[in-house]
Amino acid sequence: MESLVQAIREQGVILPGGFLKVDGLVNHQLLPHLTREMGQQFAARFRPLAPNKVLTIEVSGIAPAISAAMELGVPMVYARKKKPLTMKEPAFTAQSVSRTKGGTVDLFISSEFLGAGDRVVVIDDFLASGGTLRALSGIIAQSGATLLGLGCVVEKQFEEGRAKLADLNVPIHTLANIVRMSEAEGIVVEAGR
Ligand SMILES: O=P(O)(O)OC[C@H]1O[C@H](OP(=O)(O)OP(=O)(O)O)[C@H](O)[C@@H]1O
Ligand SMILES: O=c1[nH]c(=O)c2nc[nH]c2[nH]1
Repeated sequence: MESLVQAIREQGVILPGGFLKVDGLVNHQLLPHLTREMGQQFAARFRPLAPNKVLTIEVSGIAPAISAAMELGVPMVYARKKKPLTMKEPAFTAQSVSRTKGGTVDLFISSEFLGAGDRVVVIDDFLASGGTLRALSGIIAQSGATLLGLGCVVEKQFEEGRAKLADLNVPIHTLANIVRMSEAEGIVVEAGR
């Protein structure tokens, strides 16, 4: 997605520890035209698989996921990181590591909104180590739903998450790919794959 690659080149900031700050377009401020195009791009890739649900995880996955769900005309469900009292039992759960806040987090999705018969595409903001998508795939397996594909806005190729998720045997689509980044070279970013 050329507009996203351009925006990352203009606004991306390299932080210590291999983190990329794109708060101005993905993780804090959201830009309507870019977010809409993300949804269109994901929808074009996943529509042939006929999903009936888009799944994501709070908080930064919500914007690209709802954008894709609006294009596909299906509901979007997000995993919550704290179980609210409104959530009906049983809930499906898994653990993941919060990369930007540290620590382990529990993820919860109610059995009201995910179950056998659902055909699910997962959308998130970052594909780094793949741990978060792995956790969500565990929740999908618990529910009996079918995982059709994974989509992320930004892939950090150098964390090798794509390879680690290969055993899931589903297509993985990303919109921008960070090949590498360093103070010397800057952010080497290309179109997603
Ligand atoms: O592939 P991984 O190594 O799992 O990294 C990707 C995950 O890390 C971030 O979550 P985080 O909880 O840090 O941030 P958020 O609250 O902004 O969604 C991001 O939103 C992805 O969900
Ligand atoms: O804003 C972010 N920048 C990153 O580099 C990253 N990796 C995982 N999750 C991330 N979120």
